[in-house]
Amino acid sequence: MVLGGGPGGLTAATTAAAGGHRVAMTEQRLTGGTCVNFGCTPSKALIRCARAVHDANRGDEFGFRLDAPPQTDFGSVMDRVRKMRSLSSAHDAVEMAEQAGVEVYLGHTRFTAPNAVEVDGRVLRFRKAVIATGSVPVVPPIEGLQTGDYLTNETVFSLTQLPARLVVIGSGPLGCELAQAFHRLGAEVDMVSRPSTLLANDEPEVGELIRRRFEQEGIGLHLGFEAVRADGGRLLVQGPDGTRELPYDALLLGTGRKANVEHLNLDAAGVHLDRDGVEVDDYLCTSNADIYAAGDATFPQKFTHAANATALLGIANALDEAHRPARELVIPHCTYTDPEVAEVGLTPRRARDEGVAIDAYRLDLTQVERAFIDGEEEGFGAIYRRSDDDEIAGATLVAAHAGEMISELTLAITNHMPLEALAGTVHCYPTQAEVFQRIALQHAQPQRVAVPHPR
Ligand SMILES: Cc1cc2nc3c(=O)[nH]c(=O)nc-3n(C[C@H](O)[C@H](O)[C@H](O)COP(=O)(O)OP(=O)(O)OC[C@H]3O[C@@H](n4cnc5c(N)ncnc54)[C@H](O)[C@@H]3O)c2cc1C
Ligand SMILES: NC(=O)c1ccc[n+]([C@@H]2O[C@H](COP(=O)([O-])OP(=O)(O)OC[C@H]3O[C@@H](n4cnc5c(N)ncnc54)[C@H](O)[C@@H]3O)[C@@H](O)[C@H]2O)c1
Repeated sequence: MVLGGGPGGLTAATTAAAGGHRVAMTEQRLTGGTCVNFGCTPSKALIRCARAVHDANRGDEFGFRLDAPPQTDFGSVMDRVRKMRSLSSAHDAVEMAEQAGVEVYLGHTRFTAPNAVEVDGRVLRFRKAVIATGSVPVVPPIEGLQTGDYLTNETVFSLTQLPARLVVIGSGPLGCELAQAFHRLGAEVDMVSRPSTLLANDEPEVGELIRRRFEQEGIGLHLGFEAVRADGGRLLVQGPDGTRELPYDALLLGTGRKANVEHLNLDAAGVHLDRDGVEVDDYLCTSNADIYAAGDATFPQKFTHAANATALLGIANALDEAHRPARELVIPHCTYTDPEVAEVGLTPRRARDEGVAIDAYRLDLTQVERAFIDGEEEGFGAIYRRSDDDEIAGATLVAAHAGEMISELTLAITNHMPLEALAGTVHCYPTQAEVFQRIALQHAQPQRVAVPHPR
C-alpha cells in the first residue's frame, strides 16, 4: 500500500510492482504530486520563459538590436507552462501506473488500524505500507493575512495576469527562483527575507553572489526583515533599520514547507511524528515495523530526486530486506536561479557545524573559456575534501548550468573517488564542466593522476 501519488509514491509503487508484489497506490488530488502540478515542472517552465526575455534584453552584449524592448505576453507564457505540465504529467498519469501493474485508488486516505487504510469509505488491508504524502506550504503567522489574500506554489501557476507589483516573502529556493522569473517577465518585485543572506542554506558566498545579481537586475531586497502585517495591498516588514511598507498587487509565500501528515490518523497505525514529519529510523521504517515513509513526508531534504531515492530505498528495505541506511544516499540540490546554484555532500558550512576540518579548492568561472565565451562567467566551482582524507567530500557550483554539471561530483562522491580521478578524466573542450577537472589538476598529486588510456 502506497499513500500518495507524487514522485515518491509513484516510484515506490511502480518499483514494488516491478518486483512482483501486489500494489495499491492512493492519491487524493493529482498524480505527479507537488512536483509536476505545483512545483518543479511549472516553476522551471516559467523560468525558461523568463530567461528567453532576459536574453532578448542582452542585445548590446551579443551584437543585435531590437526596435523596442521585448514585451511579455503573460497569457502565452502561462499557456506554455500548462503545456509543459501536461507533457510532464503524462509520465506520471494513472494509466502509466496501472500499466506498470499498480491498482490506483483516487481519494483521501487515512489509517484505520496498524495494517489497514480507508480510501473514501473503502477499507484496504496491507502487509507493508509506504507513506509518501509529501508536503504543504507553511503559512506564517502574519497579522491580517487571510486565506485567499496570498499566493502559494499551489496557486501562483494559475495566475492569468502578470501582477504589476509582486512581494515575495522568503528567500529560499522557491522565493529566489520565482522572484527572478517574475521580475524578468516584467513585474516589479520586492523580496522580504528573515535571514540577512539569500539562499541561507547554501554557502554564504553563494547567497552574496545571487544578491549582487538580483540587485543588478532591479529586484528590491529587504534582507534581515520579517513580514509582520498584511493590510489590503500593503505589507509591513520589520528589520534592523525599522519598518518598511511594501505595496503589492500579489503576495507570494515562499516561507517553507511542512510534511503533509495531519489528516492521516497516524495514531490508529501507531506511527509517530517528529520535527520533520513522519518519524523514521535510519532504514526509513516508522514506529510501526510494517510501515515505511519516503519523500517530503519524512525527509528533511525536500527534493524530487530525494523523494525518488528514499522511495527506492524504502521499498528495498521493506520488501527485499536490503537493510540499507538512508545516510548512504548522496543527495545534491540545485536552485534554478540565473546563475544556478548547486551543492552536494560536505560543504564548509556543514563541516563547521559538524566540527570537521576540510580543505577547499576553488576556481572562478572567469578562468573557464566556455563560461566567458557564453557570457556566463559569473560564478565559481569549489571542491572540498576532509583534511585527513583523499576522497572528494563535497562541492559547490554557481554556474548557468550548475544543475546539469553537479552530477559529475555526485558520482565522484558516491563512488568514493579522489581528486586524481577527476583530474585524469578527459573532459570535452570547451565546456563549463571543465571547471572541476581544472580544479582537480591544480590540486591533485601529479604522480597519482592516471594517464588516460584507450581500453
Ligand atoms: C515551487 C516548487 C518548486 C520546486 N522545484 C523543485 C525542483 O526544481 N527540483 C526538485 O528536486 N524539487 C523541487 N521541488 C520540491 C519537490 O516538488 C518535492 O520535493 C517533491 O514533489 C516531493 O515528492 P513527494 O512524492 O514526497 O511528495 P508530493 O509531490 O507532495 O506528493 C505527495 C502526494 O500525496 C498526495 N496525498 C497527500 N495526502 C494524501 C492522503 N491522505 N491520501 C491520498 N493522497 C494523499 C498529495 O495529493 C500528493 O499528490 C519544488 C517544490 C516547489 C513547491
Ligand atoms: N530547485 C529546487 O529544488 C526547489 C525549488 C523550490 C522549492 N524547493 C523545495 O521546496 C521547499 C520550500 O522552499 P522555500 O524556499 O519555501 O523554503 P525555505 O525553508 O528554504 O525558505 C523559507 C524562508 O522564508 C523565511 N521566512 C519565513 N517566514 C518569514 C516571514 N514572516 N518573514 C520573512 N521571511 C520569512 C525563512 O526564514 C526562510 O529563510 C524547500 O525545502 C525546497 O526543498 C526546491
